[in-house]
Amino acid sequence: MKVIPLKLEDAKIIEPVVHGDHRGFFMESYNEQIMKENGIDHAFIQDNQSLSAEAGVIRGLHYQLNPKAQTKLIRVLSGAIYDVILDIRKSSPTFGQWVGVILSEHNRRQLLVPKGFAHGFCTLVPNTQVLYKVDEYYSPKNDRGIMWNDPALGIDWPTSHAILSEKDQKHPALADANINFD
Ligand SMILES: Cc1cn([C@H]2C[C@H](O)[C@@H](COP(=O)(O)OP(=O)(O)O[C@H]3O[C@H](C)C(=O)[C@H](O)[C@H]3O)O2)c(=O)[nH]c1=O
Repeated sequence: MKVIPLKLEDAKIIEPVVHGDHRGFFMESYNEQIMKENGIDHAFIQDNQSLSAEAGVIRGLHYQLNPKAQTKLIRVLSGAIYDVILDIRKSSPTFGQWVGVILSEHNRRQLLVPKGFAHGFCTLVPNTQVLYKVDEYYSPKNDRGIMWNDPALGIDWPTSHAILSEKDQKHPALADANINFD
């Protein structure tokens, strides 16, 4: 497994070992021991899966408030996404900064999203399925969002016509968001 650090501290790209042969491939998509050996030690307790039928679906930017903040380990089963994480840790030197990475069924890359980050993605192709592990249960009362197109962030979403949920059309800008991460 290869771990690639990102400019936002604690966020990482993970590249599992892929065993290809004439039939296709096999990979251990998650191995707790190998993760721990690479300094990634989270007690993931819930697996999530979403399907987006069209390209241009944007889900996010979501986070759960403390004490229900989630670490997320994101991967793409089919299709491709432009995955974005935003640092919302108030004391972080990279507060308000974001990075975008492409995760796809072809690059098989995974993204580790630490607590204190808002997370979202834009699908790049139809019928994209995203799987992710979280280390805290879903908590509707702590579920929050930041507007995907906050002008202060300038996220370069790869779509000219975002397909959004009702909820994702109504989030506040970062400057107005309820954040309780130090
Ligand atoms: C997140 C979640 C949702 N739900 C229910 C709540 C709604 O009835 C339905 C759809 O939820 P939502 O519209 O929040 O789903 P997404 O827009 O895909 O949001 C997710 O995608 C972005 C990119 C994230 O990073 C978040 O983890 C997560 O919020 O599933 C559950 O039952 N359990 C859950 O853990």
